[in-house]
Amino acid sequence: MKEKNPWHRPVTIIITVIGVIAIVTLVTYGIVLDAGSSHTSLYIYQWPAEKDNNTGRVEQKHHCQVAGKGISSYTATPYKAGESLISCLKEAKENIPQKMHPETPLYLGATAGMRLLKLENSSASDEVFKAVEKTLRGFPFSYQGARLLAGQEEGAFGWVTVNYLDDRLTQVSMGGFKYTSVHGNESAKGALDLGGASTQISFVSDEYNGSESPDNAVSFRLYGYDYTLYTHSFLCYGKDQALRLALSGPTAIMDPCFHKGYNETKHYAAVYDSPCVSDQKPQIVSETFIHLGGGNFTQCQEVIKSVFNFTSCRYSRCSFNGIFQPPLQGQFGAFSAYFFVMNFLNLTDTSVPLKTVMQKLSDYCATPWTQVCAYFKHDIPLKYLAEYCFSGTYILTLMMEGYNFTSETYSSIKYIQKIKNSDAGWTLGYMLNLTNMIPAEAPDSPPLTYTSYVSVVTVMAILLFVIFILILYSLWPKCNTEPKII
Ligand SMILES: Nc1ccn([C@@H]2O[C@H](COP(=O)(O)OP(=O)(O)OP(=O)(O)O)[C@@H](O)[C@H]2O)c(=O)n1
Repeated sequence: MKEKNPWHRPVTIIITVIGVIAIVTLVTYGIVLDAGSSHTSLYIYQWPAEKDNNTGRVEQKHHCQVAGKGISSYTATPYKAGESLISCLKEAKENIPQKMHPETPLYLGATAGMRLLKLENSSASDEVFKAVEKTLRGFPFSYQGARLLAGQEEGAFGWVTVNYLDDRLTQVSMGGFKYTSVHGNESAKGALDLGGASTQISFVSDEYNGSESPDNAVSFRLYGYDYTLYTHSFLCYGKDQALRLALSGPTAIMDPCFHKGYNETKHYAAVYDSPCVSDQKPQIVSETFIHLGGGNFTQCQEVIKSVFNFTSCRYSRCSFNGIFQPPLQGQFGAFSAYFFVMNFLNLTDTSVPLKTVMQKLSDYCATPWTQVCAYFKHDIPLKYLAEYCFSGTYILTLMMEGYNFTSETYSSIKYIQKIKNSDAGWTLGYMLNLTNMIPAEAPDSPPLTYTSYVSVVTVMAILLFVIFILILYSLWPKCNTEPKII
């Protein structure tokens, strides 16, 4: 029998362990919780840790959806807001190597649900934040704070995420020359974000330098290029709050935005217990009303138009509610509820003429509720299902009437959920900013993706292994030489 080389096993084990440790320890992680109005999501990001200048490519490693509603719904029992996060944080512990936990930054950003709660009841919002903070501090990560994001930040970081993932920001210098074919205003993509309680529009325009309506300007210097971004967040114009606005009008009972045959008894509180509509609460004796569907797209459009105010504008041009907006420019990525809704309606293809899109939506709205239920009720929660006619109509009305897209410019919008496996949303841009991952000046080399980084480290480990074996091999005959008997 051939004798096994006694060196093989220990050498292989040592090399493997060194290789694995090298790969694992040279990856950095970050966690961001998006505490939205309708729900909370946890995202884990990872990037190569080897670079001195922090230019490694950040990628989404894991996503966990917190069960239940958003943290702003726990005002009666704030501790439950904290408890709701535990299972996703446990998942995060499992998805990040234990030795990296203490140096993994953990952020929580709350958006429009908490903005509304703060307006309504500031001490209740403080209690929710305290409970959430207590839970987050109980985990072994590097807790960096739980805070309320301003609408402008939400818009701007969503824009950063989309452009970063799309490689639209990088300007790589090669041998002293700047490779500038893709950067700056010409290539930047606008971001349209539709949440439950607010909606954001962010883009760069050659006609906007921040002098008109400076509140809408956010300036960045990224990879050696200056951007002045136009951004606005409309509180109460996320799709759940917009539905309340639409329902609070005189058409509350026979609602053209719900399918014919839809018939639900609802509490007035479900419409009016929000600062977006509380001043419109009617003087009624009854606690409930019957919500009846009419299934009429054209009438639904009219109801939705009535939630926008187009009458006053003190600037050179406005979107709605007297808010300045420069002329639209370039491509746009529309994400969050824009994608959920249009994807359900099978209307994400914006190369289809707008007229056809509207006709299809009109046909869907006219479909009787019994038929919609029979077809989808096993796959889609009934609450979502009931609202897609409204939501689709709201999206098109917001874009066309509110933001001034036209049937020609509609095709510049792309409905997106993910870009290169990372979700579109504000969280990645937020973390990139707080960890200084986007340098102000252009790096000398292009950012390395996590996958290519692991490949480089693996190839280097294999090379080292081969060199090590060659050295051993060259020494081998000497060790094996039989003592010569003279
Ligand atoms: N399959 C799905 C999933 C979600 N939604 C809707 O999409 C919205 C949630 O979008 P999201 O960006 O997650 O909003 P939040 O972060 O909760 O809200 P906000 O940013 O306004 O705080 C909600 O209205 C929800 O009803 C949907 O219509 N279909």
